[in-house]
Amino acid sequence: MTRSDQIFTVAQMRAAEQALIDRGESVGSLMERAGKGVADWIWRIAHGRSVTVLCGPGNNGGDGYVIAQELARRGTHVVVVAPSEPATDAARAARERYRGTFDTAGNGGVLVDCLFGSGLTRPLSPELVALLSREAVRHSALLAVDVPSGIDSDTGRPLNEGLPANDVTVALGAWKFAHWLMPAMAAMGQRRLVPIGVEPIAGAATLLTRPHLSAPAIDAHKYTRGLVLVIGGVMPGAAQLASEAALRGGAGCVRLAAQGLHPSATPDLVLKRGPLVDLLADERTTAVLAGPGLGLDETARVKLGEVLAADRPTVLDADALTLLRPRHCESRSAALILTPHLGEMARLCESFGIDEGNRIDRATKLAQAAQAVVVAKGPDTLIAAPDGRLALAPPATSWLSVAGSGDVLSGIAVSRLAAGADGFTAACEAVWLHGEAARLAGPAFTASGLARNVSEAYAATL
Ligand SMILES: NC(=O)C1=CN([C@@H]2O[C@H](COP(=O)(O)OP(=O)(O)OC[C@H]3O[C@@H](n4cnc5c(N)ncnc54)[C@H](O)[C@@H]3O)[C@@H](O)[C@H]2O)[C@@H](O)CC1
Ligand SMILES: [K+]
Repeated sequence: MTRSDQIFTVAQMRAAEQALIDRGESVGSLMERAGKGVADWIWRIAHGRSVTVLCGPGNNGGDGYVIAQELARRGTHVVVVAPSEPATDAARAARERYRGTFDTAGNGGVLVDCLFGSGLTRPLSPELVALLSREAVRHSALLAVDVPSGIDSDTGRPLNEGLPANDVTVALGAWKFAHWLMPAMAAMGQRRLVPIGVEPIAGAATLLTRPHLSAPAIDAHKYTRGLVLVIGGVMPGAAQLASEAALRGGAGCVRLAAQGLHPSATPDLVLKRGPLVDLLADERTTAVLAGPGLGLDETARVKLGEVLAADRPTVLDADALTLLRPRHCESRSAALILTPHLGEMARLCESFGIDEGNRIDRATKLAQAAQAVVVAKGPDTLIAAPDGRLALAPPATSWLSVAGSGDVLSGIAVSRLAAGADGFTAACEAVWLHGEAARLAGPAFTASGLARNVSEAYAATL
C-alpha cells in the first residue's frame, strides 16, 4: 500500500511503477488512476471555473488528457492546449479517449501543468517557458501535476528561469525530492499526494511526520530519564538557551558546565563548575551537547577534544562544528549528531574533504565520513545517517530565522539522545519538536519563547 511519507527519486519511482506493471498493471491503468485522482482535486479547487490543461508529449501529458476527459465528463468547461503530439503509447491512447476541445490558448479559471513531470531531462525550450508563463498570467490559479515543468525532480533545481509559481502541486504515487527541497519547494504552493498503488521501497527517504513519544515510565526518576550535560563557553547565553530546551525535551535533568549563570537562568538548571573530565566521567551523564557559545580558542578546542574522547552520545553544534576535525570522530562508538547551518555545513565539508554533489549528496557523504547523523539545517532541513537513512522536514515557519533558534534545536536533540533514542531517531524527533514548538509560538517569537513551547510540542506527540 502507498505510504504517504516516502520520498522517491525518479529511478525509484520508475522501479515502483515497473513492479506494478510486472504484477499485471498497465501504464494506461496507472495513468487512468492518477488522472482521475488529480481530476478530483481540480474539481474541488475549480469550483465551477473553467479549466485549461497544458499537455506535453510524455506520460505527464497523458495524465493531462485523462484529467481533461474526467472533468469534461463531470460538466466542467475544459480546453486542452497541446504544443506537441503525444509520444508514448499510453499518452496517445489517453488523447484518443479525450472527447473535448483543443485550442492554442486557455481562457481563465484553473491552469493545469501537464507539460513535463518526472521525465524532464533538459531545460524547457524558450517557446514552452513563454507558453507556460503567458497561460499562468491568463488564469487565476496554477496547478502542477506530479512535478512542475522545468523543475529537476531529484534536486528541486529549476532548469529554466522565469517559471511561474504554483498554487497547488499534486504528486503522483509518492513524493519526489523537488516537493521538499529548495528552491523548488518555495514555488510548489499547497502539496497534495494522489496514491496510485505503488508499494513502499525499503530504504527510501522519508518525510518527517509527528513522532510518537511516551511519558516517563511509572518508576522513572530523574537519572533514568537521562542526564544531559551542556558545555558552556565564552557566550553563556547560547548554552543556556540550549539547556532551557533540553529541560523540556524529555531528559530528567540538565547540567550546565560553566563558570556562572546569567541572572535570568531558570532554577531548574544545575550549574556545575568542576573539571569537565570529571563531569564527563560521571556514569550518570547520558548525553552531552557542545558548541553553542563554546568559542573558537584553545580552551574551546581542549573542551571539544575531552567531550569527544569521553565517547558518550553527543550533539555538536555551532563553534564545535568549526573546530571538528576527522581525527575527533575516529574510534568513537557512541551516537554523534551534527547540526550545521549552511555556512557550518560548508566548513565541515571542507574539513572532511567533501567537495562535490548537491545538498543531499554532501550531507550523506559527511554522515559517512564523520560516522555521525547530520542535520543539515535550512528552510528545507534534511537528516542523513551514516547507514544511509535520509529524512526531509516539511517546511516550518520562517519565524525560526531568529538568533538562538539553532541552540534550541541542539538542546532538544541532546535531550532526545539522553532519553534513549538512537542518533537518527533523536535528530528526527528534535527537528519535528522544534518545528512544532515554532508553530505553537506564533509570529515574532524569540529563542527563549521557542524553548518554552517545547513542552507543548512534546504534548502533541503523546
Ligand atoms: N510511468 C508510469 O507508469 C506512470 C507515469 N505517470 C506520469 O508520467 C510522468 C513521467 O512520464 P514520462 O517519463 O513520459 O515523462 P514526461 O511526461 O515528464 O516527459 C518525458 C518526455 O519528454 C521528453 N522531454 C524531456 N525533457 C524535455 C524538454 N525539456 N523538452 C522537450 N521534451 C522533453 C522526453 O524525451 C520524453 O519524451 C510522471 O511525472 C507522471 O505524471 C502517471 O501517468 C502514472 C503512471
Ligand atoms: K507537470
